Amino acid sequence: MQTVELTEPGVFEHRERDRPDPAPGEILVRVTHVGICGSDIHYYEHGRIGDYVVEEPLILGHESAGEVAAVGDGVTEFEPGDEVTLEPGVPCGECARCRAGEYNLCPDVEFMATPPDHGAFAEYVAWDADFAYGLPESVSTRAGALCEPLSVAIHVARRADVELGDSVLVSGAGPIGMLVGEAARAAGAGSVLVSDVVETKLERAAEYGATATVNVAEESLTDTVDEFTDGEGVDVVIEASGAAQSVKSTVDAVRRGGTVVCVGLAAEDEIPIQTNEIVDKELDFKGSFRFRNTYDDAVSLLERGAVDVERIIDFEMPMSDLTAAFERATEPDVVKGMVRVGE
Ligand SMILES: NC(=O)c1ccc[n+]([C@@H]2O[C@H](COP(=O)([O-])OP(=O)(O)OC[C@H]3O[C@@H](n4cnc5c(N)ncnc54)[C@H](O)[C@@H]3O)[C@@H](O)[C@H]2O)c1
Ligand SMILES: C[C@@H](O)[C@H](N)C(=O)O
Repeated sequence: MQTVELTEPGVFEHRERDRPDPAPGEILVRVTHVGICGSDIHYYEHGRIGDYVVEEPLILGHESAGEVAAVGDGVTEFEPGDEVTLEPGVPCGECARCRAGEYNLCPDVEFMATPPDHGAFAEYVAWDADFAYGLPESVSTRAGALCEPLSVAIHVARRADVELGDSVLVSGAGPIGMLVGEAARAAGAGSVLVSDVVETKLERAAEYGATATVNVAEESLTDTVDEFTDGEGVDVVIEASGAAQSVKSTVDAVRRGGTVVCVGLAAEDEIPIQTNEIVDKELDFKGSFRFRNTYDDAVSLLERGAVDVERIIDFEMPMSDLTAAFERATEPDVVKGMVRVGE
């Protein structure tokens, strides 16, 4: 089968590998669509993310969907021809965090496209059937692939305990921020204010349903939030940019007794923050890491039309042009690039 592998920063090589056989409990999936994630771009540009270093050729891509081509022994819930989306992390199932149900925090998780684990820019992937989810006819594999970033957003909305009528500030209008806005609205948020530093991203966020937007490179976030909430502060802040200035400003933007959830990953290891304000305002200040138990809900949101992931996709290109697709995905206006695998 054809694969595309990152051999060094900025270099993809098209290679032939043996098609995998599904082991007992696995399905073999003919991959049709893979979204390009910011972490794929980071590995492509830098060959590493923190301690995860690409030392051997690595197949990137973890936002994937396709068609079941074969099933391994013991798999009864799928049959060839079924369309599925793949949850990219398979946890150990045995550690304390897995036993507690927090499997997204498993230290031994095998996560697609995270060295040394390969991802989905390949014609076929053999994957644990327990981490595959059937797509109904009304949900395409192109949309189904984006159950992954939608899952990140659903988990954030849950961590934030978004309640009916809440005012929510989402910092960052990349794919994660866009989908967080959608997940917050689906959870009942009354208003969603979106901040960014790129005007075209804010225009996209407004088209996508943001109640209001603020360009924090040009306007004061505090003034905008005050105006938006009559000086109270928002109920929930979701930090989805990873920008240090944005992380710091969360504490000012949220109301007393409100909730801040950071999903963005900063370039810095440490960011000074007003800890006394966190205490004085009695904030719930949390992180959100990947997702757990979100895929069924992601598929359901797409099936019901409660979330439209198509609107964040800027382009679709074939896997045979993966370098061009990655170069295009780095353009500042682009929110999400999609790769078509196979015919
Ligand atoms: N915690 C997790 O599980 C998880 C999962 C996926 C992504 N992430 C992280 O979430 C963040 C968002 O992911 P993405 O793919 O949408 O990234 P992205 O880079 O596409 O989007 C970030 C957006 O933030 C904007 N931005 C920059 N400075 C800003 C500022 N000061 N205020 C407001 N917005 C600002 C950028 O213009 C951009 O539109 C990244 O840091 C990513 O690493 C975390
Ligand atoms: C969760 C996933 O989208 C993220 N890029 C990660 O590797 O953790």
